[in-house]
Amino acid sequence: MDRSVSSSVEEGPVYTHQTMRLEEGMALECGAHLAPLEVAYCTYGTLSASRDNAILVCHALTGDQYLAEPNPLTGKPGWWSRMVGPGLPIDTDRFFVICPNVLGGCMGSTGPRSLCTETGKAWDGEFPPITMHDIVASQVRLVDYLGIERLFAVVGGSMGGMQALTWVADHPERVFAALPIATSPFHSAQNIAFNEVSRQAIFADPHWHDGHYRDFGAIPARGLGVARMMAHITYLSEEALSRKFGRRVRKEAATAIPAASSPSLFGEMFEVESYLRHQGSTFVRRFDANSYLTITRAMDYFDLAAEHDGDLSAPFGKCETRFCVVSFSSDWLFPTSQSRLLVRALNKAGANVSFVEIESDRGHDAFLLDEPDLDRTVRGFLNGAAEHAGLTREEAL
Ligand SMILES: CC(=O)SCCNC(=O)CCNC(=O)[C@H](O)C(C)(C)COP(=O)(O)OP(=O)(O)OC[C@H]1O[C@@H](n2cnc3c(N)ncnc32)[C@H](O)[C@@H]1OP(=O)(O)O
Ligand SMILES: N[C@@H](CCO)C(=O)O
Repeated sequence: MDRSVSSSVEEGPVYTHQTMRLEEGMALECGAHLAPLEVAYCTYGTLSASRDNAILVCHALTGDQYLAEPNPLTGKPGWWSRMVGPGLPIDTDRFFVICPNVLGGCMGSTGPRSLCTETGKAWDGEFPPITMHDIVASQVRLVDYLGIERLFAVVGGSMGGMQALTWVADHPERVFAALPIATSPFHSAQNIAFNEVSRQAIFADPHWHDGHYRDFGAIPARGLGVARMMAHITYLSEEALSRKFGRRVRKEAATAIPAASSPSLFGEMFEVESYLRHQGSTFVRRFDANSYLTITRAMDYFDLAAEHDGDLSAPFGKCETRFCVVSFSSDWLFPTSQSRLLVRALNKAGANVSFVEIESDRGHDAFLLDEPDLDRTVRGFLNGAAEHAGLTREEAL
């Protein structure tokens, strides 16, 4: 195994993550074998001598390993830098935090842009289908490699929460505490439907080339941008959009209806349109279309109960993991009802579970925003679990 700190300085951003490379690779659920396997990751804090203070933070659909430090690609702060750091709810003075880029991603872990050793070319559109179990299996390799037997906690929002649940389902003895946030034990028909619209937008782009766009020196930017615009609406709420933009129109125009003298229907733009275009175009600069397809499909496949004849409590039957399930009242993508379903199943399984629905009108992406109730919940749960685990502050320092 090779542990390298990437530092590409020829051009573009300088990455500060580390990479685990496993030459023998790993088998996927679909039967394909990926070799080598690379997992790019960042860490924060210090692993205790007894290696018992590690928290794995799993990112969502388009997140990455740059959790609490500036993202070299975008120049923006890490996506949870308000949550993870010294003295913050996930306190790096106390915990050792690991954040890997998911399998199938485009920030350094094995994914469609990686080289397929059989063909000597990048996988691109031929990358095999992966599941949440595969994503977790790649993280298990990383955790093994770091010499950690049991994770103190696995934490994640949205698809990160799906990974947290999969960790407990697949390796109950290796997770002391789990904090699934704004997530669900299955991807709903509505969410699969949204993903499908996103995917069709990509397929409809003339630069798509059946996933081999890089051979043509192109990217399906329009399709990927539209995919993100549509998906981004689902991450917000009507209240959030109204508050941010209302019906405001860009520039001086008082109305969005073009004046008689204006020949164009689209001479002016609502602020919300401008915002979505911005979200679409910035996304295209940081994300790969094949990764988007691969990961959205992995989310669609996710259904823990279906793997157990419809019994959602079954995967948690043997676990001693402590859970804190968190939802947001205005999240219509991963609604509270789905968290309740999970909590009921965990109770049926006899698991130790607490549940918090946080009042917020900011929709699904509330978990990424400044939500003091979320901070209090995360801090309280982790510190309480640390006491039960016998994890002392001194030990972790
Ligand atoms: C979950 C993970 O694991 S990581 C992945 C998470 N990251 C993302 O999803 C990135 C894209 N998502 C977002 O930006 C999300 O809205 C959030 C939740 C992360 C941030 O939310 P907020 O802080 O409320 O930012 P907001 O949604 O207002 O967007 C701000 C951006 O829109 C731009 N913007 C705001 N209004 C307008 C407008 N009328 N026209 C054009 N652009 C606009 C801002 O300039 C800013 O641009 P920048 O991000 O390039 O600096
Ligand atoms: N906006 C976040 C959460 C989506 O679930 C992302 O793009 O990953």
